[in-house]
Order: sequence, then C-alpha cells, then structure tokens
Amino acid sequence: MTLLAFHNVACDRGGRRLFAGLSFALRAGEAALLTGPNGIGKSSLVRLAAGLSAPAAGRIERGAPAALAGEAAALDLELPLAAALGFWAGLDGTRNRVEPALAAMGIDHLAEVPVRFLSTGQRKRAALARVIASGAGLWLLDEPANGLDTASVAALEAAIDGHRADGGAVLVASHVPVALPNAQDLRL
Ligand SMILES: Nc1ncnc2c1ncn2[C@@H]1O[C@H](COP(=O)(O)OP(=O)(O)OP(=O)(O)O)[C@@H](O)[C@H]1O
Repeated sequence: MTLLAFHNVACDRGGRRLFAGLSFALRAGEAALLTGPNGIGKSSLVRLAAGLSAPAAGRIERGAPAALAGEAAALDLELPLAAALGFWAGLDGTRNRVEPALAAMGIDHLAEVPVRFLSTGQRKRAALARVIASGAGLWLLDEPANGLDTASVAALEAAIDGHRADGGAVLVASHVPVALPNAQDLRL
C-alpha cells in the first residue's frame, strides 16, 4: 500500500521555483530521509506532503492520514502535557495512545506539568509524542532531532522503527543524522 506519492511535483515559494520534477513513493514500512542545504525547500516539501500547501505542478497522493511534527509543537501552553496531548488524541480518537507515546519519548514523568514549563528539548519530545499518539499511518517529521539529547534521538529512532514495523511510513527532513534503516535518500 502506498502511503505517500509525489508525481512530478514542482514547488514554488514567494514566486520562486524551489524544485521541480520530483517523484517518489513511500509504501507501508518505508522511510525517506530528506536532506539538502538551508533554504533549498525541505520544509516546503514536508508541507506539501502534509497537504498544507499545493504543488505548483504535478500531483501528490496520500494513502493514509498524516501527522506532522514541524517547527511549532502545536500544544496548548497552559495545559498539563498529558491534557495538551489528549486534546489532539481526542480529535483523532486515540486517547489510549497518549500514555504510551509519553513513555516512548521518555516524558511520562512530565504528564502533569504545564507545557509552558517544558524545556526546548522536552517540547520537541512532546511534539513527537503527539505524532506517535496520533495513530496516523504517515509521519512527516521536519528536523525532529533538533534540540534532542542522544537518548531522545535513540528513542525517536526506536519509535520510527516500531511505526514502520506496524506498516506505517515516515518522511524525515534532517540536518542531523537520524538512523533510518534502508531509507530512501531524497536530496534536494
Ligand atoms: N511563506 C513564504 N513566502 C515566501 N518564501 C518562503 C516562504 N516560506 C519559505 N520561503 C522560502 O522558500 C525557501 C525554502 O524554504 P524552506 O523552509 O522550505 O527551506 P529548508 O530547506 O527547509 O531550509 P532549512 O534547512 O533552513 O530549514 C527559502 O528560500 C525560504 O526563504
């Protein structure tokens, strides 16, 4: 089953063409690592994959719901962490996944701490826990290792491995090495 496919996609931003003719597909269990210099268009590609913007040319297919972890954590700063994640999980119908997601990212001890008190790395881990708890088949992770300590990068890698083993697919844009066994290499 194909979870994400780009067919001859072009992307324009601010009236400038960032890339064109891009085709790739992610099937169940697959991953792609997206790399390239600053400003080349990695985040723009991830936004296209999420359906947050439209391609200038070509076609994008999604075969499963997508969950995006980008620059902002998109969590209510005033709520305790578990409740902030629970808000999204409630919309996704996956409240039972919040606790295991917190544990997967090693932040279960912070469940009752308001999001505004979390450190940069803890917020990043919380944003990743939100994706893990979403139940979405397609994970779109834009610089997921930014601000993470070594143990948290390992936790992220383990979560990705588990998601792929469950038939999910993952697109990761990263400047920092993230171990993604047998991943497609997408270089912009
Ligand atoms: N809303 C926007 N309007 C106009 N130009 C934009 C907009 N968003 C991004 N751009 C431009 O599009 C280009 C690609 O940006 P993008 O964020 O996709 O790059 P990136 O490869 O993810 O970079 P980095 O490695 O620095 O995160 C940049 O030149 C950026 O200035």
